[in-house]
Order: sequence, then C-alpha cells, then structure tokens
Amino acid sequence: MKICVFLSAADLDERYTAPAREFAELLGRGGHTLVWGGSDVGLMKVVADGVERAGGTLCGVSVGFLAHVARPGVADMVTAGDLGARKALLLEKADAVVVLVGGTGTLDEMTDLLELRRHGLTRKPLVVLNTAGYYDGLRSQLERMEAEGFLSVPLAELVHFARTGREALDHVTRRLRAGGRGDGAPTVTEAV
Ligand SMILES: C/C(=C\CNc1ncnc2c1ncn2[C@@H]1O[C@H](COP(=O)(O)O)[C@@H](O)[C@H]1O)CO
Repeated sequence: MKICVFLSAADLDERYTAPAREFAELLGRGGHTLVWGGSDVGLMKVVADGVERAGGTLCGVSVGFLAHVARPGVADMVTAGDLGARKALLLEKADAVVVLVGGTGTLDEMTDLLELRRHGLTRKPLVVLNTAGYYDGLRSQLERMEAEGFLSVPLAELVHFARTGREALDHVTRRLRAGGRGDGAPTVTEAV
C-alpha cells in the first residue's frame, strides 16, 4: 500500500520518536511505500529512515520553499509549487493517510483531508495515531462538533483514532479491502 503520513518536522523526544519508529518499521517490513512531505528533518526523517531501513519505499512531495531540506537520494521525489498543490499531490499519490503527532503543518494537512472526506470528495481512509493521547483534545473538539450538529456526517465515518501503529495499519487495510479507497487508487494485494 502507499501510505501518506502527515507528521511533525520538529525534533522530538523518545515518547514520540519510539512509536513513530515502530510504525515506520511496520510499513517497511510490509513492503509499503511511505508518501510524505519529503523533508529530512525531525520526525519526518525518523520515519523515512525507519521505512527505508526496514525495506520499504519512499515517495516524497516537497514544496519549493522547503526544497533545501528535502531528503537527498530519493528517486521518487517531486517538488510542488505551493502548500495547496503539495497537499493535493500527497493525497493523489497515496491509498490512505495516517497522521502522527505534529504541529500546525500537520493539522493543516489533516483538516484539509477531513473536509474533503466530509464532502465526499475522497474516500481515502484517514487514521490518527493518537500517541500518548496527543490528540485527545482534538478528538474532544471533533466529538463536540458532532454532538452539537456542526458535522454533516458521523465522526466515525471521517476519521479513525488508533492507539498503536499496528491498529492504524490494520484499520487502513480493512477499509481498503472493503472498498474504502477513492480517486482511482489501486487494489490492495499486499499482505501486512
Ligand atoms: C526548515 C526546517 C524544517 C522544515 N519544515 C518542514 N519541512 C517539510 N514539511 C513541512 C515542514 N513544515 C511543515 N511541513 C509539512 O507539514 C507537516 C509538518 O508540520 P508541523 O508543523 O511540524 O507538524 C508535514 O507533514 C509536512 O508535510 C527546519 O527549520
């Protein structure tokens, strides 16, 4: 599968790097492709290193003003003109999206996809890996939106919150096998 990962560009401590490394290893060992923002910094680098080390493939989508921190030596690397184009390319190249811990960049990418899913513009699965309860606050906010009628579709249809990388990958696999892909993404044949 081609899994797009939105995640922090910051240097983080073991509480966050260890689960991210574990998820990267799952992707690599499963022979999956990591589609990511292409940068060789922070948690983005931790995950790219881990996927490559475990035998997976990298597909980067950098953006002009961050091209100087793009990971060198990645055969499948493109550079988008702006952040909007980059988000569209990241989604186009992936079968599903998993969100790891991150800041406003990650939040921007995630909410963009939530909105596309809410309007039925993509059916590509979205999973949030809620490491150390990092996204508990976001989850509460979304639940309040749902309870008070701000969402037009059930929250469970928009996003799945997973506690572990394995749970995140299993969810994506189940969704894709059940026909949850959209936008002409390929059929899932790989074992995970
Ligand atoms: C130049 C430095 C860091 C480079 N910053 C980024 N590199 C690549 N991609 C980025 C960067 N900042 C945001 N993004 C995208 O958003 C997500 C990470 O943002 P966050 O705010 O850190 O969560 C990530 O998925 C990228 O696609 C060092 O100064």
